[in-house]
Amino acid sequence: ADSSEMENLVPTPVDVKSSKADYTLTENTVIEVRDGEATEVAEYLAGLLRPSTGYELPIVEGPSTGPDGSISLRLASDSSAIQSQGYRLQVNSDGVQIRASEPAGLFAGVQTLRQLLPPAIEADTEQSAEWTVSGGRIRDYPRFTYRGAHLDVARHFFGVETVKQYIDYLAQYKVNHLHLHLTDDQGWRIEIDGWPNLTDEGADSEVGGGSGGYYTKEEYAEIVQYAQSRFVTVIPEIDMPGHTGAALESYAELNCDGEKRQEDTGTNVGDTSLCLDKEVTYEFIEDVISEVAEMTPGPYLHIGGDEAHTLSDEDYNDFMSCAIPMVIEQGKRPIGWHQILGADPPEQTIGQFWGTSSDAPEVAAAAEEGHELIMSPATDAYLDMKYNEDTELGLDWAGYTPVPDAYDWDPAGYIDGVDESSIMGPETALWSENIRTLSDIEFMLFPRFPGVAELGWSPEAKTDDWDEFKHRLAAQAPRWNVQGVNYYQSPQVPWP
Ligand SMILES: CC1=[NH+][C@H]2[C@@H](O1)O[C@H](CO)[C@@H](O)[C@@H]2O
Repeated sequence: ADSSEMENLVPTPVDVKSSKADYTLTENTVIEVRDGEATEVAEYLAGLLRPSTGYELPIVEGPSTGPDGSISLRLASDSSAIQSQGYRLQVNSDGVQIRASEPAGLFAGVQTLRQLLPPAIEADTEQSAEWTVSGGRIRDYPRFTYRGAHLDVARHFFGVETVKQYIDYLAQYKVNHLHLHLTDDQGWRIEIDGWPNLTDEGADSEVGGGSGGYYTKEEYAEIVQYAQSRFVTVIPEIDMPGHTGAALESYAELNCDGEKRQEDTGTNVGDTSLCLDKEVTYEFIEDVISEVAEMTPGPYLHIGGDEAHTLSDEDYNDFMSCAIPMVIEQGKRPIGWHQILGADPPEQTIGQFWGTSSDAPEVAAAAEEGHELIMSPATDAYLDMKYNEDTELGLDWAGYTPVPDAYDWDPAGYIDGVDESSIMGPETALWSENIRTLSDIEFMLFPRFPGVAELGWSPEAKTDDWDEFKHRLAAQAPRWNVQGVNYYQSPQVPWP
């Protein structure tokens, strides 16, 4: 195979040594596991390779490498040798070996193996190709343990199948957290038993007046399970006290004037808030937080906190001093958009930075006090920003984000005075004011998303050169073509 496959990986690994010892899969190739734990990843790998190769690729308990070699997945016994979420991958003429200290590392190695095979591997029907894996060895592990991608399912609702495809794109580029923005002015998208009107009334529309929708608890569980099988942690966001129009439309008592709010199919922000003077408001958020926590196995719960413009800082801070302890009581770590840090919350509260300037002294001060940050600067990581003035889809309040800009930043260096130790990692955001379909999602995500995924995974020293990266990014296109991804063919990328 063209050894450039080893040189073209996205995210680029810590250490790559290509060689001429390629391995070619045949119908006799087996997938070999030694530990029960590796079987789940083996099944996933088989699911990737069987359709396009047409090979049986049986999963066998090793040690057994059939006559034509094997793809061997193994959890290293001396797990200390391989960093968390990391892996070692070796390709030689008798097969492929992937080693890791935990299943998540094997899964990351499988995503790399995927890119060492010809693009036709992505087809879901049998292709006649030579299934040759580039020879060499790779040592790899992530710079940040947290790599996230946000999806706004409130402005426009996206069903379970679309969310699963979104999760598959995250996995393909080693992103391991999915932040679902479940509630806003235009829709409430998650069933809450104690407050049924939230979805009976608050879910039946969306921006532009479409039919909206919501996830039943079973559907949410299906999303969580699917994400877990791709080593992706789901982070639900219930935005409060602002961006609560759908709740205010569903329950009159949540409004200070006792009147239900009108259904909102527009895109204004900042003009709604729960009624902080009413006891029922705190009963409401407590019920919601506990039900959402109960259906979320991951360690985080996001309570938004952005753009509560109708409230004074003091009222906002008082609200947060009630809401945040409720999240902690449920055994979850609270996350909020970075304004939440102004409420001087408990130290374990995480701020998600969505600013547009490196000059953010209050965020830097909060980091100094021990708060961790998720980095989503709107100038670089907001993939709802248009590429340029000709882009139909998306918004432009933070300016345009052409492909190079989504790559040309550093999650640890963005905010002046913040140390890398305070940064959990980058997270892309995709707000859906005018993003309606999976095809729209793909157009905004690709080709910018893989670049941010690389910033989260690869060593800093290997992610500071757009002129080097753009060639590796371009080399991903043949895979996207086979996958049918509707990507923006930016003139700034040297497509093959
Ligand atoms: C955290 C945050 N609050 C606002 C802001 O980001 O911009 C988004 C559009 O880019 C918008 O949808 C969202 O409601």
